[in-house]
Formats: sequence, C-alpha cells, structure tokens
Amino acid sequence: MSAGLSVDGLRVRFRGEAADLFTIDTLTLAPGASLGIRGPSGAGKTTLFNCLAGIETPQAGRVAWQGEDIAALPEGARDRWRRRAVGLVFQDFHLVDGLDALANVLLPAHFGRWRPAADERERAATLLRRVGITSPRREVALMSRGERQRVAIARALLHRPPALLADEPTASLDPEHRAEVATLLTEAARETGASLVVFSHDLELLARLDRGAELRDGRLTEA
Ligand SMILES: Nc1ncnc2c1ncn2[C@@H]1O[C@H](COP(=O)(O)OP(=O)(O)OP(=O)(O)O)[C@@H](O)[C@H]1O
Repeated sequence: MSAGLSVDGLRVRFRGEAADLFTIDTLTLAPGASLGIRGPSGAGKTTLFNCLAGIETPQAGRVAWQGEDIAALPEGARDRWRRRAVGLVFQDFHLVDGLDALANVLLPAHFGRWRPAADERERAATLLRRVGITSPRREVALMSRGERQRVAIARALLHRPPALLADEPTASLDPEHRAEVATLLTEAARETGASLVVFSHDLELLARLDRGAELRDGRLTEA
C-alpha cells in the first residue's frame, strides 16, 4: 500500500460541456509533504480540491490516498472515508456560529455517535491550545477571522488525518493572520505526517510549501 496521495489519469468534464475542464496524468505526494496549487480563476482549482476530497466524482481516473482509490468508492463509503481520513480547511471557515470553539472542533466526532469520547474532548482542547486559542468556550461568532480560521484548522486535525486539504485558507484574512495561518498549516502537516495540498493565490503561503504547481488550460504543471 502506497502512503500519501497518488493521482492517475484524472479527467473532469461537466455535463453539457464540449471539453474536459482538466486532465491530470499523474500526481504524487508523500506523507508529510506539501504542495501548493495556483491557477487563474475558473481553471478548476475548487473542482480539483473537491476531487481530492472525494466530494466530486471525476469522469475517469484514480485518486488514491494511502493506496485507497476514493474515486471508485460508492458515495456512502466515500463520506465515511472523508470523515476519517481528511481534514478540510476553507476560505470561509465553515464553522457553526452558535457554538463555541471547543464544540466546533468536536463537530467531526458527532458523526455516527451521540457524544464525543473523553479522549476526543481532550485532544480538541489540546489542539485549540496548539493553535493559540486560549478561550475554548468562547463562541466562534465573537472571534476575529484569524481566530476562526485557527479553530477550523484545529477541527481539521481532530482525527489525525493523513490528508490535509485547504481551499484559499488565507484569502479572507489580513496579512498578519495570513502569515499565522500559513505557519500553522505547514507545521501541522509536518508534525502529524499529513500530506498537505493547498489551493491558493497567496504567494507567501505558496512559498512555504515544499512544491508548487499551476492548474491552467486544463493541465497541472509543476514548477
Ligand atoms: N457543477 C458544475 N457544473 C458545471 N460547471 C461547473 C460546475 N462547477 C464548476 N463549474 C465550472 O468549472 C469551471 C471551474 O470552476 P472552479 O470553481 O473549479 O474554478 P476555480 O479555479 O476554483 O475558480 P476561482 O479561482 O474563481 O474560484 C468554471 O468555469 C465553473 O463555472
């Protein structure tokens, strides 16, 4: 079983379109390694993010994490895989405003179970401290955008996922918070051994990643 990410012959075309949005012949990423993907608006970055996260099913190809081809899994199995094996970070955080920071970090622990286990609560509290959130019972709606993104990163790490995917994670932050979030994401991947893929226009964030690639005109080119 190969660890990390391995993509082969990935092809995406939306219904009614005459041409493929993109094709990716091959892409691999080792555990603990990071890759930044940039590209012009409309190139398909969010669509590729969705394919790597098992949210979108490609027309053809293999998207394997830890040797498991998630593109071939039926929807229910893919949802279970996503909850277990991937941490997702978004531009607009995807937090639940009526809840405090701790409850937001524990959200993934509620799937299939009524309440989180004691060790999950402990890990959530530890992760919040790790990302610099000192008031875990504070409602996220009252937090700054930078703090909210740090809570979202802690949530992404709850189940120690081997894959971390971030879609424009710094786009709605001011420069100081952008740098903070960039440091946290790259350190978290290194510490946990997760493979990190970041889709972004933020050149400072992209410069901190091990590798860079551009999605343009239907092709992913590494540079
Ligand atoms: N479900 C869909 N059905 C049809 N077309 C779609 C669908 N989702 C996305 N598209 C189209 O695919 C193209 C790529 O969209 P995508 O959101 O992946 O681009 P992007 O590179 O993330 O763009 P941006 O940087 O502006 O967010 C766009 O032209 C978009 O309109």
